[in-house]
Amino acid sequence: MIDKLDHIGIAVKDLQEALDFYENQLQIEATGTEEVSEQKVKVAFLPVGDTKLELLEGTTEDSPINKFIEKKGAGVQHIALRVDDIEQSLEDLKSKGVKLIDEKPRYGAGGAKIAFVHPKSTGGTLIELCEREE
Ligand SMILES: C[C@@H](C(=O)O)C(=O)SCCNC(=O)CCNC(=O)[C@H](O)C(C)(C)COP(=O)(O)OP(=O)(O)OC[C@H]1O[C@@H](n2cnc3c(N)ncnc32)[C@H](O)[C@@H]1OP(=O)(O)O
Ligand SMILES: [Co+2]
Repeated sequence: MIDKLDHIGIAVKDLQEALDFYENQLQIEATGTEEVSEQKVKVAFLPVGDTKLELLEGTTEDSPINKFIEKKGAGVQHIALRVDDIEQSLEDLKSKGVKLIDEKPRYGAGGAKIAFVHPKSTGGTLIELCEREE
């Protein structure tokens, strides 16, 4: 069901400022930025080996990213696990009584299909399931 760690989602206050650190100081190159309006975020992906960092800036006050930063401060907000059939994964988890935030896949950056599992069901980590062709 789980293929790999697709990305680590990092909540930042200012995407440009964060990119300055990751690109210029750490020297990891971003592949581009995208606004995902349904999630109220602007994101940049930075490939690292076989996975990626996803820097996320909230685009509205009620964005999950800004709410997270308010409560917990900037930093790792979610991990994303790659699955090969997201509908089947969601059905499987639901049948096991796992609390899903999204019962149906939504649009994710780069055209992925994504859905979130509630941190209350995972022991405290927000988990994104993610299906993409690559
Ligand atoms: C673009 C896309 C992509 O990759 O393609 C993305 O990644 S978009 C990434 C941004 N989008 C998302 O995150 C969408 C999914 N997230 C959500 O629906 C929300 O953020 C929730 C996870 C449901 C949290 O909602 P809300 O902020 O209203 O929280 P709440 O006050 O009800 O909090 C419920 C409990 O969860 C905890 N909690 C909240 N956010 C958390 C997080 N990121 N990781 C771990 N725990 C978290 C709170 O501290 C609280 O715990 P206590 O009760 O113990 O105090
Ligand atoms: Co993500």
